[in-house]
Amino acid sequence: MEKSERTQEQNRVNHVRTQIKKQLAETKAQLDLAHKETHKIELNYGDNTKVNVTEVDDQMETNAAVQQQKDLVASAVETEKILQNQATLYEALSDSPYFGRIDIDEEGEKDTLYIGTATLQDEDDNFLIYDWRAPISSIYYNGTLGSVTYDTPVGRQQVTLEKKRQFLIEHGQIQNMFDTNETVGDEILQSVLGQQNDEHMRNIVATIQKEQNDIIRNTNADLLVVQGVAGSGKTSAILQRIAYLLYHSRSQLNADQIILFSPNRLFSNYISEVLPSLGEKNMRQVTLAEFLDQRFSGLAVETLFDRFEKDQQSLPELAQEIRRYKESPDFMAAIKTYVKQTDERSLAFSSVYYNGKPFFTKAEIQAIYLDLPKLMLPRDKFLQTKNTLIKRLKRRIRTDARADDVQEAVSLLDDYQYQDLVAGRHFRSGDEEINYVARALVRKRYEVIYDALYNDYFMDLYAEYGHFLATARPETIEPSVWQTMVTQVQNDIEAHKIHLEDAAPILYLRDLLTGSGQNHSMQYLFVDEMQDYAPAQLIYLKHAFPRAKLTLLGDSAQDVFTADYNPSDFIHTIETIFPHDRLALFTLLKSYRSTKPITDFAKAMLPDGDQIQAFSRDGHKPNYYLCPDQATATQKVIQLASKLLVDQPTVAILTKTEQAANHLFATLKTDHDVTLMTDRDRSIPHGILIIPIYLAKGLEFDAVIGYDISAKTYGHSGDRDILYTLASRAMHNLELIGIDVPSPIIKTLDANLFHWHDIDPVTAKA
Ligand SMILES: Nc1ncnc2c1ncn2[C@@H]1O[C@H](COP(=O)(O)OP(=O)(O)OP(=O)(O)O)[C@@H](O)[C@H]1O
Repeated sequence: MEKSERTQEQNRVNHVRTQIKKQLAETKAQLDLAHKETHKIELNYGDNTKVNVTEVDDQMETNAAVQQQKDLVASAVETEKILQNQATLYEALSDSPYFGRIDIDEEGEKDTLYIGTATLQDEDDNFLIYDWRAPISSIYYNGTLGSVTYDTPVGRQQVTLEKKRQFLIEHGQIQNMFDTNETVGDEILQSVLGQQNDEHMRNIVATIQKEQNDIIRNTNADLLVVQGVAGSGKTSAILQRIAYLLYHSRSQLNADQIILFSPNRLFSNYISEVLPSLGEKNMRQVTLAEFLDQRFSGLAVETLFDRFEKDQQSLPELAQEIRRYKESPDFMAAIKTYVKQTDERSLAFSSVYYNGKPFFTKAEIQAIYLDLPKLMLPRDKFLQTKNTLIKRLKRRIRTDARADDVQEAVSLLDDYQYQDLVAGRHFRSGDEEINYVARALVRKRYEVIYDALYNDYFMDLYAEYGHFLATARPETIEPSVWQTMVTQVQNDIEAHKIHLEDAAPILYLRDLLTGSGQNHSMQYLFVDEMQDYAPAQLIYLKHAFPRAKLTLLGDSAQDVFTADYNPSDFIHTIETIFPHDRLALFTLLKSYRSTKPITDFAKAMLPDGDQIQAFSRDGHKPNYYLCPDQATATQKVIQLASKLLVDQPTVAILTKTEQAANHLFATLKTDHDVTLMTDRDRSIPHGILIIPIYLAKGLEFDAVIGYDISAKTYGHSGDRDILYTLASRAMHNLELIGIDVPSPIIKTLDANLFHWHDIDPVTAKA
């Protein structure tokens, strides 16, 4: 490219930066003013609350004034926040204003557009930068030179794309620029991918690939499913997709109506900066364990991690069969059928107690329920029963309020307590006021009962589940085996424990019986690492967020948790569990995370790994070190980690289980600076880390050392998925350590893909 052209482009960058700086200065001045305003209102707020509160009229006035002040503060704080975000955005733009340029010809009218992370206009409303999500920007990601189309709110438009230019701009200086005919050329991608890992994931808007762009910009599907190989940008694509959806539905959608199920808390933190870097608020994030915990308050729900650790000890064939069944669509369908049949019988109710005595007896509740028309839907019958109980409670409150002891309690209230009860109310007579206070006192007394009714505690959900289980045995399982399982489930519930395989079915049963548990406001539900979700869990999530459009992403080859006993053909499963949804299925086969030698090594472990394409980034071949014993292996691991740490900020030693991680940590911690990561950790520090592989799901590290890749640990064919997941976490370096007998998975790999080293104890010490 000609030098003068580069100079011209740099001049334009300088011009745009001057504009950005000007607008930044204005925003900062406004921010300063807004901050002063907030401070003033807050001071005022304090003064306004010091009003006489003893007279009822004053009290009401004070409440209104306080509310008004609160609203003023909230609105001032909001204005400040918006300005602050804008300032942050301008600062980022000033560093790197844009990354792309397209020259188009629209029916003879030529135009040059520059594309960046946000829109920027000058005083005359000329667009200096187009947001990457603007309709016209899609040409940059999708189009090759020539005639191209793009979708706009008023229909499809056609233009001629005459030039596409990519920029790498840092600190306001063009580092690199290319003209390209490809979607986004490899050269810029090379340099982005070659960088070192950050504590947080970065946005990829400058280098989105065509196949990723299709996922990001899809707005038609009700159910969007992405099967993508490790490192193919699934997580990146959904985060940019969220930013895209927020931009395009600004008036109908806010970030609180989007929920992402993420694999673990480390991951939640790892991705938390992507949306803010694009000027958007983060969506809600939750792990499956957190979601279940919230819904089973007071009970300990087994996590996927706990279960995996236990499975490593023993998982008999029969237990596998029962689990597969309880996690299947058939089992959820059986619950639906069971609930429909409740017209013939009562539900399992529990008495509601007050001060140790039944306030509503089980028999009374049952009688209300059975009195309702048989053909009524179960959830409506339940709701009616609940309403009747609440009405009876209210009646009882009115009666009790007239009792002498309550009247006496009213007369004993001090001024402060009294005012607290009547705050903001106006009464026509003294009697009315006293009656009100008496009822308020009794209402407080019976709060526990109201809570029990409100939270549906008068239904014995677990007894119901027991009844259901008794009807649900599949023919392939012996009655005695099934009965043992049912008893076990009930004993565990007595001990406040719930097995993961029972969690979604119990919630589903509860919701169908009571009509509760659904969130109708959520508009989008994203599930990352969907291969970790059982069909029953996905069915429950769809039920829990009935209006949400679903985006599911996963990789059947990274089935860490169930590969041993469950064939993971999740695309087929998804088609069967959501037969009525408009499905869009995308497959991503190109892997961007790792160097080519690492991807080639990792994919060789998979039976159909050939289809995986490695992005062409050079690097070292992985190494496999076979150590004669554990002592040598621990010496080797620390020797390697320390060496890698010279060039890489983070080295992750990945073990198969938590137990193995604990053990290795205990051996190394006295003499070395190592960090053990657990499922309670929320962020990833630099240095040498020891992590069980399932906690590293979705994450990436500059260097990975796989520990104990031996026959004993990775001996089954199902372990292939775990080893593949482990290897594909590495960006630049991958080292594997075996102990005694090498894993057969490694032994069968083509020797050209890695270097094999037989270590003797002396070498390791050296
Ligand atoms: N178009 C792209 N431009 C730049 N970097 C990219 C692009 N696509 C993916 N990457 C990078 O590749 C790495 C892997 O991406 P990501 O974590 O989104 O993949 P994934 O499919 O979710 O991986 P996994 O299933 O293995 O967890 C990240 O560092 C990401 O930034």
